[in-house]
Amino acid sequence: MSSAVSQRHVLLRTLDYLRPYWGLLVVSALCSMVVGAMDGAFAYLVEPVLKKIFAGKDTGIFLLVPIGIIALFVLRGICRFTYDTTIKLAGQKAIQDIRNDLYGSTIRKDMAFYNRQATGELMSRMTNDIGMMQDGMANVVCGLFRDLISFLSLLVVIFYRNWQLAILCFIVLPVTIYPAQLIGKKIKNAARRSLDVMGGIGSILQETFSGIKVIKAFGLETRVIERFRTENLAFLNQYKRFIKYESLAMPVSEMIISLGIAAVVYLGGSQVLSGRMSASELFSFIAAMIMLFNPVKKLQGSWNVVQRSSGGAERVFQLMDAQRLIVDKDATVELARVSGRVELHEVSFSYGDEPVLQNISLSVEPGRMVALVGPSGGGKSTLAALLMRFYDVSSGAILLDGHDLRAISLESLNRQFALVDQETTLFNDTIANNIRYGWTDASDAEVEAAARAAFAHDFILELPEGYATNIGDRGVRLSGGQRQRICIARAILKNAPILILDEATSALDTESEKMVQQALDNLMLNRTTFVIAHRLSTVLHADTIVVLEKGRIVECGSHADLVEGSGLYSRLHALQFSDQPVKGDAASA
Ligand SMILES: Nc1ncnc2c1ncn2[C@@H]1O[C@H](COP(=O)(O)OP(=O)(O)OP(=O)(O)O)[C@@H](O)[C@H]1O
Repeated sequence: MSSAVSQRHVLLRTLDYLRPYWGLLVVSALCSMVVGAMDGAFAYLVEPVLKKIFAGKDTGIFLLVPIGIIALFVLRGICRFTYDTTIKLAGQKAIQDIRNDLYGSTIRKDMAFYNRQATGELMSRMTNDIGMMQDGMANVVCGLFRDLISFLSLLVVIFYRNWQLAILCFIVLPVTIYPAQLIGKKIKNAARRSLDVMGGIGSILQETFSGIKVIKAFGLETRVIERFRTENLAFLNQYKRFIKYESLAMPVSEMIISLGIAAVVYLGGSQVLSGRMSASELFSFIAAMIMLFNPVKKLQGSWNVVQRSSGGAERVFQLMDAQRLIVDKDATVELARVSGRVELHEVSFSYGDEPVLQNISLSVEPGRMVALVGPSGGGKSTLAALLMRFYDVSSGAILLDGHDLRAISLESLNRQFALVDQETTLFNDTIANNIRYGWTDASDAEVEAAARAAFAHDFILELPEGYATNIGDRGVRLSGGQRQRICIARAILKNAPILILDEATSALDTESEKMVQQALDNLMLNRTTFVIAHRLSTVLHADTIVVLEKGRIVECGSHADLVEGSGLYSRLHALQFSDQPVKGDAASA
């Protein structure tokens, strides 16, 4: 797509968001017509007023003029107020819709997308880029109607007064357009680049605020401040270009316009001196012409703002349109609750070029517990991610109750899984609502029952407002074990037939681990469960233990079978259950 086409496409797409608010636009357009037409009326009236008062000595009109001026300005004021409020409201509503669409489409993107995008960059697009679009929407849509109408009405006046001089003005106008276009393009590029840098600043903010503990623990404050300063300076440098081009636009067009004014004053003056035009006509012409350049300048200014905001709009729509690889396209199966039979047939997968899983075949009966163990980087979490269809397999197939995952609608697939991992993601909301994230319609009694089963009820009651206590940003007021039990309650409430526990107890001390393990035992009842664990003690009673190494299943069986053998599992077991110091990769299993 050429840049002109893409620019037009971005503009039309932005304006399309205004369509639902056409009622407000019509009111605003009508009022702006009145305001714009009045500019022409004022310029036109200069001539008769001057002639009647000064040449004709008409005292009646002398008294009427001030009253007329006040009346016209009151009318103009009312129209302008209505025009401004309605158009700004329409623009704001459209921006709100764009923001909703952007958030909606971003949150639905698949995990592969989130692997590529820094969180801070995404946040920056939601705020800064849309903010820039908002400027454009307010400025352009607001100014466009009024300035166009004002321009047209003044045009009529200058042509009516003296068409030869009017043509002269028109020779000057196109001359101003070329530099305006050139500067507009520079502004757009500078805006895009400064938004890119702002995205980088967003990333730093997100990383450093969410990793503040590590920064403090390692005393990295000076280093991150330095990194922030560097990025912030890069932003300033980009922004300087932007300031330069934007500030250049007006003086350049004014200088060119002054040529037109000088020519008109010279030629018009000589026509007055030679008696071919009256002085009042020339005044009326000059008034209209000076007033005419005002909307022209404003339209040019609006053009620059369009350029700037289309830099933001391009990035916003680019994000909105980013392709999802995981889609419902071929989904024909709408699953009710599955029994929980999971089969993997020759599954291979890679994130990029390197294979991460190779030829994995596995069959799990409903209600069974499968442990995934093995050295770090062996592919355990990746396998769990494939089960939930965070990614599609590169080859082979995963079946759930006999259905290929790719044939199942994403929503119904999602209902079959509950995930508890070590991240214990909690939201800035009440305890009850955090548990309800698993099932938003749950009653208070159901929330409490889930909390009891997760061994969370007692500590929740000790909190200042019980279930209504707001746990604060990222659950900082709760211990690791307490947070984990809330996540387990959430999973219990979701009541999904398949459960994935990814290192759910690894971050806990022995005391909390015991409690959380009891909660997990409740959660695992009658569900097919996949447990990823480094500590083998937590998976001894699994029905099947799958040992993954370098993306392949190297062993598979019960603890009793595997521990007797001489394979990787028995070596890992010996390492973990002996007093020997733990070394190397295998030790992390
Ligand atoms: N999002 C990703 N993008 C690219 N490569 C990835 C991604 N996630 C994991 N990998 C790579 O895939 C391989 C398997 O990683 P995975 O996290 O599945 O292993 P794991 O067995 O769960 O490891 P650990 O026990 O350390 O959690 C590793 O080499 C890892 O670097």
